Amino acid sequence: MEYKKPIGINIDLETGVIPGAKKLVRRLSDLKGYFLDEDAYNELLKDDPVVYEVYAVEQEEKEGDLNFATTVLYPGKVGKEFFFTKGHFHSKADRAEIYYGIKGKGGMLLQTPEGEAEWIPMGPGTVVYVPPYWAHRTVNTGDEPFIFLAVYPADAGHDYGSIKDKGFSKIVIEENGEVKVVDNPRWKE
Ligand SMILES: O=P(O)(O)OC[C@H]1O[C@](O)(CO)[C@@H](O)[C@@H]1O
Ligand SMILES: [Fe+2]
Repeated sequence: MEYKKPIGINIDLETGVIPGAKKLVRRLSDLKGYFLDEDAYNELLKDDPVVYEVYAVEQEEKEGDLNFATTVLYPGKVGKEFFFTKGHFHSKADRAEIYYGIKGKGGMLLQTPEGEAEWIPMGPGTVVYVPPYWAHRTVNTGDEPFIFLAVYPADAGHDYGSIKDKGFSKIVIEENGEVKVVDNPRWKE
C-alpha cells in the first residue's frame, strides 16, 4: 500500500493565502449574467475588478478524500448587490461541505433544488455546515476582504449550471445603509 504524505500548512490569516496552493482568480468578467443590474455591471466592467481569489489544495477526485481551499472575496457592489462567489451545487449532489470564517464580514446563501433559500451571516470563527443537496454562495457584506476556509469531499465536483441560469431565489443587497436579504425579482421556479 502506498500512503499519501500528511499535510500541515499555515494559512496566512491576514491575506488568506495558503502557501503552495493552486490559485484561481475570478474577475467581474467571469461573472457575466450573474448580477441583476446590467448597467451597473457594464460600467464596472471597464475596470474588470477581481471579485475573488481561491487558494486550493486539491486531491484526485476519489471518494473518501478531502480538498480544502481559502477564498478571498473582495468588498464591492454591482448596483445594490454585494460581490459574491458564483455559487454551485455539487456534481455529486449528496456531498456536504464545511466553511470556516477567518476574516471580514459576510454570509452564505444556501438553496435547495426546489428553491428554498437560507441566509447564514458569517464572521471570523463562524462554522457553516452545508448539508448534502444545498447549493451555496458566499457574499461579502463588509468593506474589507471576506476570507474563509472551505473543506469539501474530493469527489464533490462543481455544478454551476442551474445557478448560472436561474440564480438564487434571494439576493443580498444594501439599502439605506443596511444589509438586506430579499426576494430575487428575476427568480423563476
Ligand atoms: O466555486 P465557486 O462557487 O466559484 O466558489 C468558490 C469557493 O467554493 C469552493 O468551490 C468550495 O465550495 C472553493 O473552492 C471556494 O471556496
Ligand atoms: Fe462546494
